[in-house]
Amino acid sequence: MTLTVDIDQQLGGFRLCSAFTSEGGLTALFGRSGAGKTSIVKAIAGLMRVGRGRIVLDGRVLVDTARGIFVPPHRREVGYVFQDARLFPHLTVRGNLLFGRWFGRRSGPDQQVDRVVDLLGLGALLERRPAGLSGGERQRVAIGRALLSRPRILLMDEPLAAIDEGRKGEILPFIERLRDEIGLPIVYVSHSIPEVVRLANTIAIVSDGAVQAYGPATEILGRPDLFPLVGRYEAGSVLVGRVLGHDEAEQLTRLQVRGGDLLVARFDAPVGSSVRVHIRARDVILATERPSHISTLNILTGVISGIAEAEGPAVEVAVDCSGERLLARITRRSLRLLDLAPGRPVFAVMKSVAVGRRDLGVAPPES
Ligand SMILES: Nc1ncnc2c1ncn2[C@@H]1O[C@H](COP(=O)(O)OP(=O)(O)OP(=O)(O)O)[C@@H](O)[C@H]1O
Repeated sequence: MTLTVDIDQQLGGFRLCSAFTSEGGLTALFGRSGAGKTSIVKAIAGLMRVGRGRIVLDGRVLVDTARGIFVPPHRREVGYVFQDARLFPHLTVRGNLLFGRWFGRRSGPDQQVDRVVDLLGLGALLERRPAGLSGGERQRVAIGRALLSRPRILLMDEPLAAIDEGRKGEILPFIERLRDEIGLPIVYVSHSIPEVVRLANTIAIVSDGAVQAYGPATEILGRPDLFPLVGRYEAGSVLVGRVLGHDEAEQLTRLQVRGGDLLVARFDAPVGSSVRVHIRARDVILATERPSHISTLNILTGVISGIAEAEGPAVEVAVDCSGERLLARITRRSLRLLDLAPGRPVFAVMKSVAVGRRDLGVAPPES
C-alpha cells in the first residue's frame, strides 16, 4: 500500500501546503494543535476540497486537481474514527457495528463481524448501549464500526484525545493489533509523543500547515534538528529490543538492545518478542568509565557519533550503540570536563524508572 498526499489549500489566514508518502502500516501525523493535521486527514477523506493537489491511494487517484478528479467521500472507501466516538445512542453495540457493515460498499461475511469483535475485545459489550460504556470502550466500538465498512484505509483523528490518561493504555494494544494483524493502512493524528512512539511505522511532522519531515519513526524521532518540533521534554531515541524475561516480584522486564541489556518497568509482552522503547535524551547520563556502586541498573556501551547544539546550557550527544543511535542531553560544561568528542567510547547510563509503561510498545513487524 502506498499513500501519496501533495496538497495546497488556503484556509482563511492559514495555508495548508503538505506533502508526504506512506508505505503502509501506521503513519502518524504529529504536530502541535492548529498545525494542520486534521485538515490533511479531511482532505484524504474527501471532507475538504483542496485548491491544488493530488492524493493517490494504492494507485487509485482520489484527488487530482490538474485533471479535475475528485472522488466523493462515500466512494473513497475510507474509515474515519473521530476524537469522540459518535455512536448512535439508540442502538446497541451490535447495532452500531452492523451499521458500519451495511454502510460499507463492500459488505463482508458474518465471520468479518466475529473477527472484529474478537480483535477489539467487544464480545461482552454487544448488547449494551453507548451511554453505559467507558470512553475507551466507546472508541473501540467506533473503530469496529469503521473496520466493518471494509475500508481501504483507516483515518484516526486523535482517537484517544477524549480518554483519560490512565485509560489510554487499555486501548493502545488494540490499535497495535489493528496495525500488526489486519494489515490495514492507518493514518493516525496525534500530538502525543508516547502514542506516536508506540504506534507509528512512519511519522510525518506537521508544523504551520506543512510536513516538515517524514520517514521511519525510529529515524525521525532520533533527529536532533526536529527536537524543537517534537518538544524537547519528550525528545529522545527509540530503540528496538527483545524481551529476555520478566521479574514478577520486582516488576521489571529485561530487554536486550544492541548496546547491552536494559531493565525497564514490567511490560506485558512474550519472552522473545520485539518491543520498542523510548528513551528521553534528558534521562541519559554519559560516563567515560563504567560506573560502579550506583543505583542505576542500565548501562549501555557505545561510541559518540555526533554532537549537536541544543538550547541554553545543553548539547545533544548521539551515541552509536552497535548501530542503534541513543541520544543524551548533557551540559556543554560536562562535555568539556569529560573531554567528549566524536569517536570516544562512552557508557550511557539511565534509570529503570525513567522508562515507564507509556514508553514501551510492541514493535511493528518490520522494526
Ligand atoms: N474552514 C476553515 N476556515 C478557516 N480556517 C480553518 C478552516 N479549517 C481549519 N482552519 C485553520 O487551519 C489551521 C489548522 O487546523 P487543523 O484543525 O487542521 O489543525 P490540527 O493540527 O488538526 O489541530 P488540532 O490538533 O487542534 O485539531 C487552524 O489554524 C484552523 O483554525
